[in-house]
Amino acid sequence: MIAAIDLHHCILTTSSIAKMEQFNNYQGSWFEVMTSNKDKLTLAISTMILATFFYRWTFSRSSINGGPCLPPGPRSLPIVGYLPFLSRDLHKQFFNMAHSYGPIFKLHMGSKLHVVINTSDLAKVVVREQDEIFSNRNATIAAVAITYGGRDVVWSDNNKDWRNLRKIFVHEVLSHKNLEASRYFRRDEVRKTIKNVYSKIGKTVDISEIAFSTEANVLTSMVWKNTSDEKANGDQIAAELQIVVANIVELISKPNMSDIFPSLAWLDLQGIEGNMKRQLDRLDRIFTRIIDDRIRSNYSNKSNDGVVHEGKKDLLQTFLELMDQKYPTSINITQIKALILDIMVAGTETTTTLIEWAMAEIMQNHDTMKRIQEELLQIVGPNKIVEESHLPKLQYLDATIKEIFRLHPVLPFILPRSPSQDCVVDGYTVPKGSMVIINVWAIHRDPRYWENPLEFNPERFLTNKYDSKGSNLNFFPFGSGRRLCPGVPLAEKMQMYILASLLHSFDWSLPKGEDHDLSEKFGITLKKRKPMFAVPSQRLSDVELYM
Ligand code: HEM
Repeated sequence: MIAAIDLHHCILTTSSIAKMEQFNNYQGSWFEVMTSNKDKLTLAISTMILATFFYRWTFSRSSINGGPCLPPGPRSLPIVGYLPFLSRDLHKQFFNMAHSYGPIFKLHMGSKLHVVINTSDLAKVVVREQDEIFSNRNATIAAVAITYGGRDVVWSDNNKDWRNLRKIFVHEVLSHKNLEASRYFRRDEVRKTIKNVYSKIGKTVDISEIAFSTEANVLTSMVWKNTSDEKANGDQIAAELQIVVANIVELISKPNMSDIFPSLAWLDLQGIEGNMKRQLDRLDRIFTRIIDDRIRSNYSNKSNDGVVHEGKKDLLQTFLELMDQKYPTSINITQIKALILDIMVAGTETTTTLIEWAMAEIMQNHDTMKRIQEELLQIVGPNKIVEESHLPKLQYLDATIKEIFRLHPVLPFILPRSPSQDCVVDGYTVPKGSMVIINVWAIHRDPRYWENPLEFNPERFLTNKYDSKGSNLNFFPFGSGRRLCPGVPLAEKMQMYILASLLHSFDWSLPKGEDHDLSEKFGITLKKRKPMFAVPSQRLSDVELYM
C-alpha cells in the first residue's frame, strides 16, 4: 500500500495536477490494478523503476545513433509516461493532439514508446513506401497468449511462417473459387436469419446478436461443414465457440499493465494473460476434437468426408491436405488451429460491429433508408428475397456501407505496426520496436480530404470510386499494403448480404421510448456505446418468403 501511495504522490507532486481531471477509465483501470494487488506491488515497483529508467534513457535522447530526432510529443511523467492523461476516447484525443504536435507525434505509455500517424500522406509512407519495414505487429501479451504464441496470421511478425500462412489465407481460405463454392452455406444461414427475425416481428431484436450468429454460423460451415458428429454436436460447438470468441475480444481490448510495463509482465497483475490461456484451453479442446474426428473419418472412409459435393471441400479438409506438403508450404496442426481461430475472431467481431453501426445510421437517416429500400425493390423485386447475385447491382447500398466505414471505421487504429529497424518518417526517427498507431478514424474525418466530413452523405461514394483495399489512403478501413485485411472479399459479401436481407424483408423502428444514438465506445474495435435494438415488421406480402 505504501508503495502505491508513493506512486500516487509522485504523480500528484508534478506540475501537471490540473490535467489530473482528465483521468478516466483508462487511468482508472491502471490505478485500480496498482492498488488492488498490494502483495505483488512492492516487488513490482523496483523492477519497474529500473526497467523504465533504462528504457526511457534509450528512447529519450533527441536522436538515435546520430540520426534525426524523435517526433515531437507531450511531456510525460516518470514511470507512467503519458498514461494518466489519456482519455477514454483515445481516437478523439489523438485527433486533437495532432493539432498541437503535428501529423506525427510520440508519447510514452508506461515504458513503451508509441508513434501516432495522423495524415494520409504519412500513412502512405508507413504502409506503402516502407511497408516491408513496418510490417511487424508488436503483439500484445493477450494476443500472443491466445494465438499459440503469435503463430497465426493476424499477430505474427513478418517472417517466413507468416508469409506462408498469409498465402494460404488468400489463395485457399478466401480464394474466388472457394468463396463461390461456399455460397450455399451463406444462403442457408441468411435464410435462417430471416426466418428467425420473422418469428420476432413486433418484438425488440438485438441487431448485434443477429449479425454475430449469422456470421459465426457461415464461418463454422465454411471451416468444418462435413464433420461427422456435426449434426449431433454442431450447434453445441458453435454456441461454445461464440462464447469463447466474445471473451477473447473483451480480453484483447482491455488495457494491460503487462504491455505498458513489460518488466511486470511476469506478475500478470490483471490476470489477463492467465484468463486468455484458459480461453485457449477451451478453444483448443474444441479444435482438437473436430480435427481428430476428421482425421479418423478420413482414414476410415477416404472418399466421403470433407467433400460437400463433388469437388467442394470444406476448409478443414484443405488444411489437412496442406499438412502433407513440404516445408515451407506445409502447415502443422498448431497452425491449422491458429488459422481457424483467426477466421472465427477476425471474421465475426468486425462484421457484427459494422452491421450495428449501419442499422443505427440508416434508421436515423430516413432518406437513406428510403433510397436503399427503393433500390432493393427495383433490383430484387417485391416477390423475392435477396440472393448473392443481386449484391453487385446494389450501388446505393454499397455507397452507404462505405460512408458508414468512413465515419465509424471498425478498427479505428487499424492494427498496430512496428518497424523492424530504426527508420525515418517525415524527417523524424521512428525507432525499431516502437508501436506505430495509424489513426484512420482521424484521417476519415479530416476536412482536407473530405467535404463536410461530419455529415453522413453516402452520395460522396457514388461519385468518388474508393475501393476497400486501401488504394487511396484517404479511405482504408481494411488497412493497406502487405498486411491489408485478407478477409475483404468475404467481409464485403457478408455485410452487404446481411444488410440487404434485413432491409428488404423487414421495415424497422426503434423500440418505444428509445432515441437514436450514435455514441462510440473505443477499443480495438470501435463499437456503439449502447447496443442497437430495433423492432422488425413484415415488409414482403408473401409469407412463404420468410419460411
Ligand atoms: C468489417 C469487416 C472487417 C474489417 C473492417 C477488417 C479490418 C481489418 C484491418 C484494419 C486489418 C489490419 C490491416 C493492416 O494492418 O493494414 C485486418 C487484418 C486481418 N483481417 Fe480483417 N477485417 C474485416 C473482416 C475480416 C474477415 C471476414 C476475415 C476473415 C475471415 C478477416 C481476417 C483478417 C486477417 C487474417 C487479418 C490479418 C492480416 C495480416 O496481418 O497479414 N478480416 N482486418
